[in-house]
Amino acid sequence: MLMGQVFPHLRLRLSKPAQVANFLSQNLFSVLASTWPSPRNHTTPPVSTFISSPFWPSPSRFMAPSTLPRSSLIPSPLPNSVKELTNSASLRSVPPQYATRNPETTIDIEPIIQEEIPTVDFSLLTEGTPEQRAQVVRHLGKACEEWGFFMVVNHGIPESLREAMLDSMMEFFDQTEEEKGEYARKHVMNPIRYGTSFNSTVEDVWYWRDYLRVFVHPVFYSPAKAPPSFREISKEYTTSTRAMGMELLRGIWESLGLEENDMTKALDLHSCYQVLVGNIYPPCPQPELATGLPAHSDHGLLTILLQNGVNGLQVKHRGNWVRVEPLPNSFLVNTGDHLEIVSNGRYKSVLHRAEVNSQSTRMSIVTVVAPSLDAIVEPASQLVSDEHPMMFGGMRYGEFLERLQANRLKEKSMLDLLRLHAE
Ligand SMILES: O=C(O)CCC(=O)C(=O)O
Ligand SMILES: [Fe+2]
Repeated sequence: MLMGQVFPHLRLRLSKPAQVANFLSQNLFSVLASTWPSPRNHTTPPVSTFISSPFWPSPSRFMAPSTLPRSSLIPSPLPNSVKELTNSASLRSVPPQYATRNPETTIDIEPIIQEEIPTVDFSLLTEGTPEQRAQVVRHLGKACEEWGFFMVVNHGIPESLREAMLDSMMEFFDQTEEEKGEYARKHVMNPIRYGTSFNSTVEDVWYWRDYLRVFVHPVFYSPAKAPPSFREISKEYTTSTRAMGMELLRGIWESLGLEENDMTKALDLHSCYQVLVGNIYPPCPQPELATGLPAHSDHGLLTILLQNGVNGLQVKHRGNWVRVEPLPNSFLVNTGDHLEIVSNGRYKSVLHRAEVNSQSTRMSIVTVVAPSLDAIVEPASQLVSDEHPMMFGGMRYGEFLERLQANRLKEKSMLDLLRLHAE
């Protein structure tokens, strides 16, 4: 391919081959991003054309050592993470590999609005009078039914523990790529996994997000390559958030008219699966071109989220995207696919997404409380009737999780596979 065809404007300013090579080696990210529209723009060559270009290594070549001869026209391999990419000096544009959006073609047709999100006073669930508890249970049920999303206040988890968890997670990400690489490119069900995007091995274009995923229950794991306090802090943090999640579930079962003992047994909640996920979204030079995480639902029963004071989460509510601005000291909680299954579609898992910004690194710490990996989950029989037919087929939770993680993240695609009737 001729240089002038790919970079027509270069002909005007750079004439000598050596100048062109030098310019490209220094500015390749900016040139590709600004000259080549996003791979999602169907008026441009498809992704396969991009990644077979001699100017840009394919993701699979990036995952394995490159066998191509190096020249000054071939950029060094793509970074292992967004953090590594943004640490490199003078990144002024989003490389095509991370350009998930083209603002000219992807006009957001769904408005983004500000709306008050329900708040649940946790202390009234555990220490309130029977009347107060009954009222909170009703409110919790309404929040699950109408929003699938709420803020929990007065939860009793010390601010110092939340801060320590955020600091420890940031220290994990601050390690070298070699240290973190110990957990990279692992099978999706590996108990400790580090990476970029959601599933970079199957995605053509990547999300502006790095993550660490650690299984913490029923068996507790912790990365050995981490700050020394990570183990102790994550153990305490996940134990307290699991207890909070279980108490919320107790209230949710009550709001659905289900017996706690039946649910604990059906979902084998003593061996519940819990995962701790750290997400970082470094500052992005062109936030309008990148996505932190696309619209998706979470797989478990409940997701409990803490962030580092930088906003970016949006939830879908009645067809609009709502920007989430959590109250100080609160936890954000959302309903997952398995609550939708168990409740036979009454409490739907909520769609949410993460946006990025150009100013500061955003970090979120997510913990998901879910059925046991071996539980076969189906709608609670008490919620199935002639009027409310069975909405979902059953599946072993571990299988659902593995299939979800092995594919691309897209709205509620995994749950939709189990749906027996259109909504
Ligand atoms: O970072 C966020 O706010 C959202 C993270 C998220 O949705 C997830 O990890 O599933
Ligand atoms: Fe999520």
